Amino acid sequence: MADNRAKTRVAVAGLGAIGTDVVKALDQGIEGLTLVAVSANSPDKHRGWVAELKSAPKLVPIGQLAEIADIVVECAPSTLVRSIVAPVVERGKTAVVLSVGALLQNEDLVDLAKAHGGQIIVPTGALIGLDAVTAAAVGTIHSAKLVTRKPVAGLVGAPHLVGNNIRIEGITEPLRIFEGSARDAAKGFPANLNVAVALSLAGIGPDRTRVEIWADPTVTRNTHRIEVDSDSARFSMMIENIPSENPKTGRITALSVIACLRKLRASLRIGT
Ligand SMILES: NC(=O)C1=CN([C@@H]2O[C@H](COP(=O)(O)OP(=O)(O)OC[C@H]3O[C@@H](n4cnc5c(N)ncnc54)[C@H](O)[C@@H]3O)[C@@H](O)[C@H]2O)C=CC1
Ligand SMILES: O=C([O-])CC(=O)C(=O)O
Repeated sequence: MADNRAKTRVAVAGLGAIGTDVVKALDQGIEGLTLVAVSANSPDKHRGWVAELKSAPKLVPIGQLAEIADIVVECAPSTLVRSIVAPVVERGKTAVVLSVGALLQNEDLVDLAKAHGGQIIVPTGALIGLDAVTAAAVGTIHSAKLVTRKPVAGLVGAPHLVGNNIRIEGITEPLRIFEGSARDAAKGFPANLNVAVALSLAGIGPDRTRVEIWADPTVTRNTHRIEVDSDSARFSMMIENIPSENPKTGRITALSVIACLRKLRASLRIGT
């Protein structure tokens, strides 16, 4: 029997490490979804390969995405989150947000979504275990902690390092460069610590979630360990992410977005 249900229209904002893989997966086909538009900072750089996609999405400025699509996937620099997400949720549509850290400076976006029947979806991204954290949060979480270790290349240039004159180039031993709340981690490492904010939003919030960050010349992978203690379970989990062509971003991040999109309309849905 033919399936005549309309496909949900998806757009992708930002064609970097994450966006490019998500676009290619959508073009190959995800149940119930169709790719209709993409946005890039330098459209001319991307016109060639985008035109060759089967789905032939429009290449448009981010301001046009909310009109064209039902779901907009934000894979752009964190400074653009507001301009991408606000017009989407204002129309009662869905925004998938990767630059999660920026949600802390734009908390009213959630209220905006609520007022208009829109939705903001944060995929597990580079992290592990948000299914268990959201489940534990239905009960009471006593504590949640993230310990992140990254190679130097995944951290250089972070505002916390620049602002405090912390030099990590050339270190030969692991160096703890930050200890504090997820909120402060997001301010000091806006392009590196989205995972801390995702953990905090799943669990006990950005002020109670504790974060340690290590610049570690002995690791080649972006490594995140979460430790949660709650009235239903105690758990610790670790993920060692192979960096993508963007050393700050683990390869699994794009795969997590693709898995999240597959779940939206899948006939069988596994996990919380
Ligand atoms: N939630 C999570 O677990 C993770 C989140 N992230 C975050 O996701 C976001 C995307 O990450 P990546 O793909 O690795 O970054 P990237 O730097 O590789 O890609 C971002 C792309 O956005 C483009 N862009 C800039 N201005 C634009 C504009 N006005 N219109 C359209 N495109 C524009 C850039 O040219 C670039 O191609 C970042 O904010 C990053 O911090 C990254 C890794 C994990
Ligand atoms: O937290 C992030 O934004 C990215 C990250 O650590 C990773 O990809 O492992």
